[in-house]
Amino acid sequence: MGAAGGEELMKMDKMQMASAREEKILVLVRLRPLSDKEILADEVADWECINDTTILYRNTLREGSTFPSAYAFDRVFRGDCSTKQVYEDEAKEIVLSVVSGINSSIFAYGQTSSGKTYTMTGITEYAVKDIFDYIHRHEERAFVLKFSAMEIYNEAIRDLLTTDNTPLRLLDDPEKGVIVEKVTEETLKDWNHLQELLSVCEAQRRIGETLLNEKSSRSHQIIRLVCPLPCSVFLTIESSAREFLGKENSTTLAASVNFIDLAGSERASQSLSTGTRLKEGCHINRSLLTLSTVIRKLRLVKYEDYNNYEFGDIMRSKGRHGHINYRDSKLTRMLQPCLGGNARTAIICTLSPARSHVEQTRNTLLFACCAKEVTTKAQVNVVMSDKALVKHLQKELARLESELRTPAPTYSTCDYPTLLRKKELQIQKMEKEIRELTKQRDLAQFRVEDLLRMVGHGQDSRQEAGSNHHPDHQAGDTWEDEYSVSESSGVTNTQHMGAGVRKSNNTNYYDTESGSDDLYHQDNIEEPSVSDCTSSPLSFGKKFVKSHPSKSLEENGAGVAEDPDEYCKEVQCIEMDESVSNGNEGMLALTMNEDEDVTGQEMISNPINGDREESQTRNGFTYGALEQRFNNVQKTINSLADPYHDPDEPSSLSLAGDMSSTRSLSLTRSRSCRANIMAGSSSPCFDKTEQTDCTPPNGLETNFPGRPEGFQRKFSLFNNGTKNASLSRNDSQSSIDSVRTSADEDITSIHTFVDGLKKMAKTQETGVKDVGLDPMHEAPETPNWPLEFERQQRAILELWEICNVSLIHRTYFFLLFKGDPSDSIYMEVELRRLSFLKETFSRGNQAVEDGRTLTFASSVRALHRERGMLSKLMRKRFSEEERKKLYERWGIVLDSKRRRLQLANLLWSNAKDTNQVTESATIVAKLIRFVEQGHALKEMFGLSFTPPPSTRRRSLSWKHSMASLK
Ligand SMILES: Nc1ncnc2c1ncn2[C@@H]1O[C@H](COP(=O)(O)OP(=O)(O)OP(=O)(O)O)[C@@H](O)[C@H]1O
Repeated sequence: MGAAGGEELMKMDKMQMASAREEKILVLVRLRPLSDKEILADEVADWECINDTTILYRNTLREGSTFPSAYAFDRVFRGDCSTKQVYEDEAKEIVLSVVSGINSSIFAYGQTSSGKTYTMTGITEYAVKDIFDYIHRHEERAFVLKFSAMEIYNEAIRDLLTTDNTPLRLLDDPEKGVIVEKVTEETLKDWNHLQELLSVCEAQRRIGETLLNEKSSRSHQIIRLVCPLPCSVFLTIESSAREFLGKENSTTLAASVNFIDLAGSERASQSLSTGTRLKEGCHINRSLLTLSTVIRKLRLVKYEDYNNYEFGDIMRSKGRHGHINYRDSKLTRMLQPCLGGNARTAIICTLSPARSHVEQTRNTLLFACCAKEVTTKAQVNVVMSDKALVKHLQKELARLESELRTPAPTYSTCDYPTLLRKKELQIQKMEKEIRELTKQRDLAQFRVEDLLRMVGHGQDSRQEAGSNHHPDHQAGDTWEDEYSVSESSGVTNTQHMGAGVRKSNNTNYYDTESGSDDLYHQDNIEEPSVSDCTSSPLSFGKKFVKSHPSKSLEENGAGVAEDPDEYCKEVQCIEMDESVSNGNEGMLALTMNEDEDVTGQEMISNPINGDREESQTRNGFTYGALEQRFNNVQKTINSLADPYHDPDEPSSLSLAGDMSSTRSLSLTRSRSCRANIMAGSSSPCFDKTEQTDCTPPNGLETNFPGRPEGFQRKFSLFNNGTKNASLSRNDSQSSIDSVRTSADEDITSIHTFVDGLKKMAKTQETGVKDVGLDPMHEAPETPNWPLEFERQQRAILELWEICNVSLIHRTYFFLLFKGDPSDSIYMEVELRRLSFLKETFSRGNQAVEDGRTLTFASSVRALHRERGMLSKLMRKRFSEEERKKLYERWGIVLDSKRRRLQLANLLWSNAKDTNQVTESATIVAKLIRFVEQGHALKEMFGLSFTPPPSTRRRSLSWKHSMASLK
């Protein structure tokens, strides 16, 4: 049986349990009338049914008897009651339980000739008739009625439907209980068929009686006493259980109804027999005695008690109330289910009213009284019949055989819709997984990028700078290489520019460098033609507007020709982008728009996404946007160096119209930018510069504070500032061609410096919660700071010379830090790194940065290249006339070398060429970038950045300052 079958059985069990109900055995008493013989013998009827449930003994002669005179039962029937009434009123309901799958039994118990056979014959016939009627009324159900008849004689079971007198054996079946082995089961066709079978049974009984009489000599009555041996008629009804379990189930109901005509219950002593007759009487009484004992004990046993017995155990074991001796007789063994088991049982006790039978009648009533206390628990027997089981197994077998014949391919060929549906579900599931994994991957990627960007931003700059200081670089290395790398640190179109420069004539650099002093070239040599200048990327004016504004930085970089001047073109393209949208004013507006937060309000509106967005904009800041802003500032500042920029054009930028105006136009150092570009006479720094001629303002000599160990690595980059006697800040003849290279290289220095800031901020993070974007407000105040600032400035200036720090870095620093209290941290960082650099070089050691070794010599070379590059660029890009304009704008009188030197000294402590002035624009751009980068780094430190109070002021200040240069 398959799983389905098991499930069905479980379902059946549930149904059985649900339908099981306890009820007591139905005890009926039937009092027959006096027979003709008894009437003739003047028998008196002492028993009378006074109502439907009570029978009364009316023998006044037996007064004083200890026996009760009245007995009550479920139902009592007077002598004039027909068997039909007995059946219809009480037995029928019990009998017909079989059609519902409930076992039932009808007993006839009484003394000899009390009417047992008379009653049971009628009950059986009526029952069978009603069963057939029920079957006919329920043609939707399939019924099978089987009839069998047995006789128990001398504890031998005989089949009454066969002439074979071989005793039948009783077998214990785990499921069905006790079964009679090899008993004949005739399928009952109809009521007439029943009559035929009953006739056969009667004939067999008579044959037995005849044989018995022959064996036991004459006594017919004895035969009668013997003959009515326990004879059971088993009527088994099987029906489909579809109405219970559904049409798809083939499980059937199986139940049986037993019509039991017991032998005469008179005592064996009354059988008068000896020998064989005595033996018969003993067996008869044994069966009835056992039945009586079982009934008597069962009435004392709660159903729960004996119901817990297993079928075999209940006959062997002694329960709480004693042993139930079912096995003491074949009768009780066979009738066990009917006696306190799974059956509805009715016992019809037949009585003879004759006074002469009063003792047997009382015994019968006593038995009846015991029986009425016995409880049974009938339930619907839903079982799978053999036929149903066979059908089920056959069906299962066919299915398995079919699978064997048609293995796997059948599935794909026979059930395409199912297969397709299954595959679609799989696809959907996989797509869902892919989406989820993609989402997780993107999220992880964003986080990694964000982390790298936050942690490695400054590191990237160092790495880029590091490539600029590769140890392989010798004195003869092209400045273009240096330049390109340095530009890559942040200036747009770096790579391209580098490539373009690389194709340029390197000898120019060396020639220029050998010229050593562009001051003399500057006024005399005008290399680039005007036309060249107009096509020059650095040229201002309408040329810029013609460029495509939509070009991205990368596009520009990729599209620029490999010309040495492409760098300028690229820068100009960027400027053009701004010019197209905003004109020249737009250049400022892009970076200095007062309505725009320089620190990146636009960044907020242009988040990346996901966690990246969250991390980068959590303080209203993104680094990508910051880079863009750097570039924008760079472009803006570059525009300041455009000699072709029409000073009269309202939107154009000019630094100054003349020297006087220059002095009057000062880029007042805002607190945020700390840039006071080209301060005029009003600037104390400028004034001081003028006074000291070649000494940077505030260039006081002083000692420097000790450096933290944590800055050692960072400051190694500043080896690019090499010791070079010709580059003394007092040496006005130093080569300015190297300035540009130095400036570019110094981008990395600035990055290194910023790294130092990071370190510093980290170390101070516990003590200084927020250095802020406006350190003026947020940096801790140092007592007597102005004096301390001057002291530090002097120390720094001295160290710059000692360490050959690049010109651009010096300019950056000079322009950035003017003595605000918030500058203290930067000053300290610079001092520490320079002191470290100095110590390193003084020991002859090499500084290592990003795995790249820097020596003192390499620093000198780098500085030399820096100046040479600057000189070269100036000569190539600006004609004399252009330079004149530029100088005029910047307040430099061409014929006034002193002025130029003053300005140069203002920008670089040791440079005095006008090219340096031009270059200052780039420096300023980088300065701005540096400032911005400083903000970024501060942001990365986790210090508060919401919103920077000085941002707007700084923007305004920058805008006003830059506008003042017009
Ligand atoms: N209720 C009755 N109404 C009329 N006659 C009856 C009734 N009961 C029994 N008889 C008659 O009594 C006689 C004896 O009945 P029956 O053979 O059924 O007794 P019994 O109990 O089967 O006896 P035994 O135990 O010897 O078989 C029969 O002739 C029967 O017709």
